Amino acid sequence: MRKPIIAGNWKMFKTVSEATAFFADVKGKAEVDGVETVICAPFTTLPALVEAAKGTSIAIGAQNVHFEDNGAFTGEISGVMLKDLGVQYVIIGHSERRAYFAESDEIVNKKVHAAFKHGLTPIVCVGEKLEEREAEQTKSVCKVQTEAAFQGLSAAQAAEVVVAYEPIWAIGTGKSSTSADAEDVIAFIRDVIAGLYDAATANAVRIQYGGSVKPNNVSEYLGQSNIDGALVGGASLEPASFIALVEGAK
Ligand SMILES: O=C(CO)COP(=O)(O)O
Repeated sequence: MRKPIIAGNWKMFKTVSEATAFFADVKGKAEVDGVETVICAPFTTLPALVEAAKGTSIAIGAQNVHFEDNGAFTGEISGVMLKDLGVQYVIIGHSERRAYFAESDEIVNKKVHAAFKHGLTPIVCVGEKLEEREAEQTKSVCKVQTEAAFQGLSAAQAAEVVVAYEPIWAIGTGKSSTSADAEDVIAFIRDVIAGLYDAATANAVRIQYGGSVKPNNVSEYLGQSNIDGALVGGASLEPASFIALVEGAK
């Protein structure tokens, strides 16, 4: 059985004091039996959050990682550094990184390998743009992105990947995909992974939906047989809302 996973993606929000105040508010409450809770926070807040999360069941994640271990890459953070902090997860290939920071499928794949090299669990984002959806290219886009992200991974590694299907037109717009639509695409992504490996591996991979997930719609997504969690932006920023998201995943 796949354990549901709710991950907050704070994006470029929260100072250290805001992050620690948030954590104090959700501690104990965003910890629910049978649900995995992850907070993916800005780099600057990670040391304080990892410290605050000690002894809790909440895992801390980063939102990006460089694919090299170290070197002349001004402004970048490596897997070595994240592992050293005690970070457990890392978001890779978020559509905002693909769109604003020119992350290609090849770079995404290198980052996925870097995550595994350093014992970090990658949350790999895939998803189509509005014009791709309108041109009925949703599945072909997701197939290309998924196959590229998994390239060179062993079946054992593949089974550990968390995939987040985030249709770009649904991010921060309030326009969420219907749960049936999301289920259809996510089942397709699972088939793509089965094609790369086998059914057992594909059935082990957790696939989240992301894009305007809120406390009032999270259980509808999680009720779909192939949807194993949610990657949440805006609604993960307020403690009460974040707790309700985790509760809704039970
Ligand atoms: O991009 C997202 C999570 O990674 C989704 O953001 P919203 O939940 O704000 O739509």
